[in-house]
Formats: sequence, C-alpha cells, structure tokens
Amino acid sequence: MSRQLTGRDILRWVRRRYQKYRGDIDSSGKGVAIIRFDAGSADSARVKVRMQASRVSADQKVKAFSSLGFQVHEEVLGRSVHPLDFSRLIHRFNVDEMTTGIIVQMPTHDDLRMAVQRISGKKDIDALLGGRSPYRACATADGIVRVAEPFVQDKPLTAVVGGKGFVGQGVAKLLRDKGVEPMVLDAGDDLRAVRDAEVVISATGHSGVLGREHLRPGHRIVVDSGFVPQRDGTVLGDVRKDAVDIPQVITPVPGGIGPVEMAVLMERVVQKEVDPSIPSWSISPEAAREMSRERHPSQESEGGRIHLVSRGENRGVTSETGTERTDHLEPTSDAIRTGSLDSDPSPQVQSTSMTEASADPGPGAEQSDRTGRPSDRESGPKDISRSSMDPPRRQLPPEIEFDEARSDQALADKDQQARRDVDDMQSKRDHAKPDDGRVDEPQAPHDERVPSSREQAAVEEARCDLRRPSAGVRQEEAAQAESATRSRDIADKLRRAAEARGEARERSTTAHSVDQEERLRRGRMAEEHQGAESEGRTLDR
Ligand SMILES: Nc1nc(=O)c2c([nH]1)NC[C@@H]1CN(c3ccc(C(=O)N[C@@H](CCC(=O)O)C(=O)O)cc3)C=[N+]21
Repeated sequence: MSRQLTGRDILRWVRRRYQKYRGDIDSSGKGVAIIRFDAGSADSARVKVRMQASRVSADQKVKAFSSLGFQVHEEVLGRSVHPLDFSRLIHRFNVDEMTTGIIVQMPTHDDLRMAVQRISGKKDIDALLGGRSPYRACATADGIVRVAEPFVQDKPLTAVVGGKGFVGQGVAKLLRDKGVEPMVLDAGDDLRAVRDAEVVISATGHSGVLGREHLRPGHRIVVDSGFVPQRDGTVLGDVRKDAVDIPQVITPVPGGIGPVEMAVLMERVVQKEVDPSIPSWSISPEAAREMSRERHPSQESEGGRIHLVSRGENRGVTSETGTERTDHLEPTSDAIRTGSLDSDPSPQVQSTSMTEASADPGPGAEQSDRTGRPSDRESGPKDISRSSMDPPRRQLPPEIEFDEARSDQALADKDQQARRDVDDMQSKRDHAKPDDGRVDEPQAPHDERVPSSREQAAVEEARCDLRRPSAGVRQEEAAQAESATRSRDIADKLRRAAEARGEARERSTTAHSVDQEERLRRGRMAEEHQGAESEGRTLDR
C-alpha cells in the first residue's frame, strides 16, 4: 500500500507562512505577468490538451501570486499571435518596473521562441532563459527535487525518467548539486532500469510511461510530475493508475508536483520582492515520513504532522545580486527538532492536532475531488511547525531567526511559538471573515497603457533584433533546435515504447479514445512538437 506525499499540504504551509508579507507586497503594487496561449478550434486534440494543462497551471499561478498580494497580469494570446505583438508584450513587461516576474507558459509556437528569450533576465522567475536565468532550474524541477530531497540523503540510486527534457535536465542538475549522480533515462532506454533505483523521478509528461513492470515496493518514492488533462476532466500522470500502489510513497496527480511548483514560485517572488535572505523551504525526512498519508485512510490517520524546515540559505539559487550561493546539505538536526516536538506535546499542540484532524476531510475527500480546483480550505496539515538549526547567512525575519536557537530548549520554545502562531492564525481565520486565508480570485487584467516613445523605440530595436538575431540569441536558438529535435525523438521513442506495452488498453474508454486520437494526430503534429517538446514542464507540455 503506497502512501501519498501531497503537494497541496506543502503549498498550504508555504502560503500560510508567507501571509505576513501580503500587506507589504500588496501596497508595493508589484505584479507578475503570466502569458499563455489558447488553442484554436483548428488545433489538434493534442495541442488542446496541452493548452488545457497550460491553462490549469496559469490559473494556479494567478491564485498563488495574488494570494501573496501581487497584481497578476494574465495575458491569453491566440496561437496565431504575431511574433512582433508577442515581443511587444514581453517588452512592455520587461520595462514595467512594477512587474517583478514574467512567465510564458509552454508550449509556444516556434516563431515565438526567440521572443521568449527576450524576457529580462531579472524577471525570469521560471528559468525559461536557461543559463541566463538567475535560477538554476525551472520551478517544477526545483519543486521535484525538494520533494525528493528527504529520500536521497544517503545518495541512493535515483532515476530521472525523461531526464533529457526541459524539466528532467533541471532535476538532474539539482540532484548533482546535492551530490546525487542520477541515472538519466530517456527515449531509447529500457525504462525497466528504474527497478535498479531506489528513488524514481518521472518528468516525461507522457501519461502512463511507468507501469507495474517498472515499479517495485522497494522504491522509496516515485515523484510523478506528469499532468495530462483528459477530456472527462480527470488528469493522468506519468505513472499508470494500476501501478500507483506499488512504491512506498508516491506523489499524486493531481495534487502532487503541481502545487509544489506553486510553492517554489511563491518563494522565488517573495525572496525577490521582500528579502532575498528569507530562507528557502525544504522538507525534513521526518516531515516527509509524517506527511506521507495512506491513500485509503480506513483507520484514523494519526496526524500527518508536518515539519517543514527553513534553511538559512537559498540552496543553489543565484540571487538577484548575482552571488551564487552554494548548496550545502548542512547536518540535519531533525532528531533534535523532532525530539523537541515529540517529547513536549503541549496542550496547544494536542488541541491543534485534534481540531485540525477533525476538520480534515482527509485524502479520501481530496481524491473524490480529483478534478476540481484544489481546496483552498486550510484543512489539511496538522501540527505544523517551523524551525531550523542552520545558522543564517544574513539577517532573517524574527520568527525564523535561528542564531539564538542553539540549545534544545530554545528550539523547543521556538517550536511552541510556531505552533502558537499557527493556532493564532487558525483561530483568526476561523473567526474572521470566512474567506480569510483563502487565495484570492484572479485580479483583473492589467492596464492597457500605451507604450512611451522610449518603449516604442525599444520595440523597434527588438524588431530589428528579431530579424537579425544577436549571436547570443542565435546560440540559444541552435541549442533549442537541437534540444527540440532530441525531444521529438524522445517523444517518439517513448510513444513507441508505450504502444509496445499496449498501455492504452489498460485505460478507461474515454482516456483510451483521447489517447488514441492524440497518437493518431501526433504524426501530423510532429512539427508542432519539434518546437514545443523542448520546453515547458515536461516533454508533453
Ligand atoms: N513556463 C511554464 N512553466 C510551467 O511550469 C508549465 C508550463 N510552462 N506550461 C504548462 C505546464 C503545466 N504545469 C502545471 C503546473 C501546475 C499544475 C497544478 O497545480 N495542478 C493542480 C491541479 C489543479 C486543478 O486541477 O485545477 C494539481 O495538480 O493539484 C498543473 C500543471 C506547469 N507547466
């Protein structure tokens, strides 16, 4: 029986943790731009599916950023948008000093890729610029590795399936940063090699590439970052449904890596706008164990206690100032943390647990709501605490100021305080307006201000550059073309492998037909893929 490690718990925690910045961010007027594309009626079913994933993801980003108090400018473009118009839009956000981040949802049309590369490096919060981004990897890869981190502390063999795709590459890179040399599997490889691994990360976006023949009970965790919406409203991941019960822990789809990605993006913009020294969140091994819930909670769930650990550093992320902060896995003090929590179950703690436990609809409820929006109700995690042993590099906000937290007693006190904070927040939430703590509705689309003459000039310049790409851009393009070709090959090979296994037969009728249709069209859409496959969250996005 597998247990699920849900991203929704993590997102909920992070959202709560950042609530205190909301007022300041709100009054700063800062905003985040999200640009996505809509499928046209002429688009293939496959493109429609991908645009649907892009829409779901954009919706989640709108929610995440507005819950932090950011203005969110969501632009929805037709797939036939002219490159110059697209470029102009990017430019407008580049020069708008109130815009702190720009995300272009993948996939885009081939002829827009160069303009995507014109996103200002400073605003590239989802690492779309590759090496020119201030971040080591996209938010999805970052989220995946944070979820995997507690399971790879002893550097077990870790397989990255789809490890040459956009997300997979980022995952491999971040794992290497941690001293874990991944087994990279991609098209053409026998995916059954994942059986040799103890940890499996899948980022192919090809629904059902991993089945019963690939997974084993010895797998500590399978991280599934697939997200392929189906016509019936359900969503498929990389792991086939009949195999999700095999590993010890699995991230669900939906409700797994998607929300974790949002939590990473929230951290990135908060660090960027509020204070770069705000510690990155991470998950301790204890937290991971306790957060992993039984999938079918027939008996009392005994709590799912969460301990997320703030580390006093930005773990491999290059800050805006450009200083690369190296990634230390500092000695974890989880035993101490847990000891201090477990040996001192204060009344607050117990009542928190009980109140929350009774309010928690449980994973079963979440499962029955598979196709809906994630519940914004702060219902899930019990017993939340934050603490860290890691000394800060810089000044940290008071409640995560760890300097004086050198003694167990100090830690215990801090944990108590953290619990009280959480209680406070919860009771405020319960007694204040019912919506308190919820994520806001998307903000209205942004101003349609006319570009100034200077901006116009810059657009002109962009236009020239579009015709005569700079050496840098050409290099980027060449690299992209290469990776696109590789990705297409990968996609084809993965598809053939999947077909050879007759995976479609194991699906529901609806899923089956959608899938087949997708497959039939895939040949025709090969060119489409060529552009699209190399970017986005996975090969499929
Ligand atoms: N530049 C770029 N970056 C991306 O990260 C990116 C992209 N383009 N293009 C599209 C894909 C898709 N993707 C998802 C992210 C979150 C959820 C997500 O939060 N899903 C919710 C589902 C919520 C619901 O069903 O309403 C969940 O899993 O619980 C889904 C899909 C990111 N992508």
